[in-house]
Amino acid sequence: MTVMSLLTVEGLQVHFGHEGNQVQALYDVDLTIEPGEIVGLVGESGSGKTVTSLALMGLLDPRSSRIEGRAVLDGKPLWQGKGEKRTPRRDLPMAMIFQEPMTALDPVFTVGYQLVETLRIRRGMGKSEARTESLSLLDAVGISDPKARMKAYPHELSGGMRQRVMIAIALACDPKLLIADEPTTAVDVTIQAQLLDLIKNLAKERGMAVLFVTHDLGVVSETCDRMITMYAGRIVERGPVAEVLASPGHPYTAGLLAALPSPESRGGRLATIPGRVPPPGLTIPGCVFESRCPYSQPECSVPQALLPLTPTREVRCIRSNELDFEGVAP
Ligand SMILES: Nc1ncnc2c1ncn2[C@@H]1O[C@H](COP(=O)(O)OP(=O)(O)OP(=O)(O)O)[C@@H](O)[C@H]1O
Repeated sequence: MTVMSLLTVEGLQVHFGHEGNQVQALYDVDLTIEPGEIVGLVGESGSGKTVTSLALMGLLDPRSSRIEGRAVLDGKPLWQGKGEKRTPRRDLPMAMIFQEPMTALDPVFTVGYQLVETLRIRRGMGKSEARTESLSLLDAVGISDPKARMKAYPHELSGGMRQRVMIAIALACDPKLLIADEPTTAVDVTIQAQLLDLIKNLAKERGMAVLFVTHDLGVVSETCDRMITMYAGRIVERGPVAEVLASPGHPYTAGLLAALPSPESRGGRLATIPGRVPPPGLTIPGCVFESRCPYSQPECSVPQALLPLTPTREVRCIRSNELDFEGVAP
């Protein structure tokens, strides 16, 4: 018997713009997420992480974007209809949290109103049941005195508290999959550590899977079970976090890892990967990382496939077997 993954995505492609002036932002992205698993989606700015998460959430405008491929959550397709008629399903057990909580919170309504409404719409609860559940959700995300906080407007809360409220609203949808797009990037390190712990614990307690979008490998190492590295709209490496970080298989993952601040480098200059992510739409005949790769050879000028490196790891680099990158201990 094959056990079905919670999320299966096959051949996801996203184009922006209109006929004659289209750019491709995602190329054949395949991924699966198992129930309760925390998967990190990593890469520099512009690598396609946000487009992937917005496509999955059905938040890309069908008038200016074209999606191809198949995505199924809990046995149901993520979107219906084709072309401009594409609509996301609203009844799926998934929710998203963002870097900026005010993206998700409405400034003119109290925290309590927003929670209660979400529970009524998404879970069909009556007013009093929704109120009780709202209090328990605020408690679950570590907000003290939930009764008083129900009456607060978002601007009356601290940044960290707003993040917690946004997480409570996401949980109100009872998600089996939470998409977290850089939720801790804009907060200081203490709050970041608290929020990462909270997300990890909630995932564990609820058996909720998380797709954790971040450019920060430190966050991935703290939080995720598995990681997927994206570059120029393609997956270039994936595997268990401990394995990938101990010995990265793709020169790009190795470059991101070398750019990670270590206790020794703190205060000093950080290593960076020279060059930048190619703009979407640029036709790249060979390996997408070739122009920035210090290890490129003539054989890299042909397209590279995502191939197994170990039984649990896949890498899009023809040289991954011969290269030996320095990793970090988990
Ligand atoms: N609506 C859009 N129209 C045209 N191009 C877009 C649109 N949204 C994203 N892109 C392009 O798609 C590429 C991938 O962007 P994406 O936001 O997914 O990157 P990212 O890895 O999430 O980076 P960041 O961390 O900065 O959000 C970028 O080059 C971006 O300019």
